Amino acid sequence: MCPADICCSASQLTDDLAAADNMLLAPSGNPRWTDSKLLQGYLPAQSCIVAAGSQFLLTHGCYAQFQLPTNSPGLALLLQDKLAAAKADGVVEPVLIQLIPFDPGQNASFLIPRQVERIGADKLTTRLQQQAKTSAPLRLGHNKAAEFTRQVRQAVQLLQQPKLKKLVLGRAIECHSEQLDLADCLLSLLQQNPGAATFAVPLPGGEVWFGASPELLLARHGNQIRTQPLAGTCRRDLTDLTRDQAQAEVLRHSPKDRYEHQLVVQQISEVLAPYCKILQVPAEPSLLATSRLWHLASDIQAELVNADIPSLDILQLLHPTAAVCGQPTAAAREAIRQIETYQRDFFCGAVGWQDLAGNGQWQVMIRCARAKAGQLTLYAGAGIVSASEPAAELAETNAKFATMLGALGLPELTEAC
Ligand SMILES: C=C(O[C@@H]1C=C(C(=O)O)C=C[C@H]1O)C(=O)O
Repeated sequence: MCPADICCSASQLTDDLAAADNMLLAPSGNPRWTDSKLLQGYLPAQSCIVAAGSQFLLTHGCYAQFQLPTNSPGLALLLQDKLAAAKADGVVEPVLIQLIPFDPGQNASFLIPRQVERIGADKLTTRLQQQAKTSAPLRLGHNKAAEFTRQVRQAVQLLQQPKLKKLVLGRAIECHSEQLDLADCLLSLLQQNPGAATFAVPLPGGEVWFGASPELLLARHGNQIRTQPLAGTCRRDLTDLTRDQAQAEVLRHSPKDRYEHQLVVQQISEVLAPYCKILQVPAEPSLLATSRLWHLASDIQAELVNADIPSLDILQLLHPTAAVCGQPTAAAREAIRQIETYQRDFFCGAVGWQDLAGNGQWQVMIRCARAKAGQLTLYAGAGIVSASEPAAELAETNAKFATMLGALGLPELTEAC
C-alpha cells in the first residue's frame, strides 16, 4: 500500500519490538516531506480519515507502518520514538494513526502518514465527491439471525451466575460487490451520519476498516481527558417526532438499559480514578441521538494527576470497556470467546490517532465494516444482561447494521426470531 522506499508493511506478524524498529524506513536523502502532489484527495489504500474534534484528519502517503500487539511491553515508548524520528526526518505534522483490536493480544496497526490535513466535514465531503464513483450493487450474505438469537439465549443462561453481570455479543454479515467504491461509501456515511465520527483506515495488503462511530473512547489534550461510553440503545422513529421522543424517554427510564449503562460507568470510573485528580461522572446518563438510534450516554471528563502518562496506557486502562466486552471484563471476554463464531479483530476495538505530545482522539470501533477486494464484513453487537430478550437484542443489532447498510445503499434488516 505504500511506496516501497518509504514504508514497510509488516507482512509477518511480529511481537518483537526490535523488529518493529527496523520497519521505520526513511528514504535516504529525502528532503522535507511536504510534497504538494500528495495532497490529492482520498485514496483508499493510502489515505486515512479519522475524527479530530469537530474536524477530520485526512492523511496522505505513508512514512511508516508497523503492527504489534497492544500489550507489548515498552510499546508506548516505541510509539513516542517513532513519532520523534518522523519529526526529525522532516515529517511536518507527525501523527500516529491507530487501529486497536478488541483482543489486546492481537496486533494493533500503526501508521505515520507523510502529510496530514485538518479539514471540516464540508471540505471532506467535497474531496470525497470529487473522487466518488458509483459502486456496483452489493449482494448481502446470510444474516445469521437465528444463530444470534440462540447465542443470546446461551448468554442469558451464563448470566444467571452471579459472577457474570453483562456480556456484549456481536454479529458479522458478509456482503460482496463486483466493484466497491470506498470514497462513495464514505461520502454516504458522512452525509447520513453528521453527528458520528466517520473514519477509514487501511491495513497492509489492501484491507480497509471504515465506518461512522458515535462512541468516544478517549479524547486527550494535555492532562485533560474525556470518554463518552454508550450503552442502552433503542431504534429511533423518524416518521413521527413525538413517538421518537417518547421512545427516547422509555429508554431513559428503562431499568434494564440503565443497569447495562451503569455497569459501564462504574467500570470506567474505577479504572480511571487512581490516575485522576478530578473525575467528573454524571449522576444520570443522558440521551444521545444518532441518525437512526437513541443511546444512553455518559460524558465523563477528568484531569490526570500525571500529564506524562502515555495515551496508550490510558487506552489500555479503558479498553475494552463494559460497553463492548462486559462485566467483569475477564469473565465476559471468556464467555464471548465461547459463544461468538466470528473473529472480532478490530470490531469493538478502537480507531484513532495521537500526536507527539500524546494528544489525540480514539473512537470505539463500532458501526463499521472491513473491506477487502469487494468483500465486505459488517459488524454490530448489543449488550446482554440477565433480563435481555433475544428478539429485542436481535432487533437492536438490526437497527445498528442500518448505519452501514444505509451507506452501502442496502435496505435495513427486518428479520425477526
Ligand atoms: C457493539 C455495539 O454496541 C455497543 C453496545 C451498545 C448497547 O448495548 O447499547 C451501545 C453501543 C456500543 O458500545 C455496536 O454498536 O456494534
